[in-house]
Amino acid sequence: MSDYRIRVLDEDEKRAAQDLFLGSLHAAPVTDEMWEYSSAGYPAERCFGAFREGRIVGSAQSFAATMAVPGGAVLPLAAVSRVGVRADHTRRGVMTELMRAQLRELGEPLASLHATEPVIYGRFGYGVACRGRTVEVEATRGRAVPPLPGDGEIRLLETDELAVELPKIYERIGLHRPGMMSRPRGWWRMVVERRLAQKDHLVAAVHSGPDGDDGFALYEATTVNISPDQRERRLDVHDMHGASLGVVLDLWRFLLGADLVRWVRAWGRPLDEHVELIVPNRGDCRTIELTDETWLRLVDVPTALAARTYGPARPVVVEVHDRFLPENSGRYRVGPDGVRRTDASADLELPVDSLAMLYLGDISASALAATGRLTVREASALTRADRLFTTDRPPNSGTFF
Ligand SMILES: CC(=O)SCCNC(=O)CCNC(=O)[C@H](O)C(C)(C)COP(=O)(O)OP(=O)(O)OC[C@H]1O[C@@H](n2cnc3c(N)ncnc32)[C@H](O)[C@@H]1OP(=O)(O)O
Repeated sequence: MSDYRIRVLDEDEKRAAQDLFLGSLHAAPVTDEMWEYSSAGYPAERCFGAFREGRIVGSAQSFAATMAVPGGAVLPLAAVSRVGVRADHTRRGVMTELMRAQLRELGEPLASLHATEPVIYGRFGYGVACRGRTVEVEATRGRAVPPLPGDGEIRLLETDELAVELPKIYERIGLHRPGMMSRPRGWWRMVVERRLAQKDHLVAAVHSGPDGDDGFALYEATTVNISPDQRERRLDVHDMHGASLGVVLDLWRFLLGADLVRWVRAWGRPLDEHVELIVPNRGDCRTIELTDETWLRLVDVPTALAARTYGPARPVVVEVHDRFLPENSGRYRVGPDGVRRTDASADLELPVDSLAMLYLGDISASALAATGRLTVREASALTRADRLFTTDRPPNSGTFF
């Protein structure tokens, strides 16, 4: 690794870094047209490059966002992506040094990413903190769909309204679930405006309740060949959020009632979004896949632990081990009255990647113990930890980056 220099990129080096990342994914370099959109999201001062003999051979980028944690607080977040090392420079520690620079220098207490492969990020202290399910539902096509239960109404946006209205509605909905994150302007440009520029036929349905717009579904029709002479239409839902579960289920009802559609499919849906309970036959709803959604890194463990709330139980002393950022290592007394460092003996011990799995409420302390990811020093502490770390709703990010 000694031949490599890690530093922040200059603005005019960003495109080479993007091409390098795309190349690491075996994809073609970015076109001029797409660069106009994909350059927007990742500011140069947050992009790290690894250089050898003056040439970029690796990069790791991020944008600044915020994430909701249990109890409703919102913490600064580094949304990490575009991690890639040129194929002729892999496995000699380049990514490790990029990760180190990124986690040390950015300053946010949380970092999050979507992983191409699950084996990569645990060593840097990331753990899977949100999961989602891919759901496919047979459309009801004229069969009785229970009507919208509330006062809600649904309208379709004009295409030229999408990039303006959806960010406003997303902001209005707010970060009401652990794991939800803010979306800077650049995110909308990279994701929605870019697709519109590609002439993808995106359609947005907006739900309005008594207080105004409170949810949306962004979707696209696709044709599925089910045999050489039979084709069916499916609606693919790319993005769907609502101020409440009821609003999202109303959006599902709307999509399922669409004419000329055989299925509706959505990715990364929260685990408590029980679509099977609103269709006439629950067998029409299939979970195709349960996926790891976002990986989380508690970069500043004391700040992160102190920011969330805890359920009613006597405190536990948790010893955290963090090899990559050793200043986080130590014992923390965690209770409903807050969190502080302590010299008391540990009830439970776990590595920082396991803490990330526990933190937003996706996995219980008992499950971590049963799978060997948490060591129990004081048996009665495990039930207390389950109560302390439990959350009302399963975490979900709902934002791909
Ligand atoms: C958030 C995102 O952007 S996800 C996208 C990630 N990027 C990709 O998948 C693109 C293709 N892959 C790559 O560009 C590179 O292989 C990277 C970025 C995954 C890894 O870069 P490298 O510089 O090779 O990683 P580095 O040498 O620092 O490896 C550190 C450790 O991780 C291990 N490792 C790295 N990548 C992998 C992998 N894909 N599978 C298994 N182990 C891996 C290494 O073996 C090494 O292990 P060790 O510490 O026990 O020796």
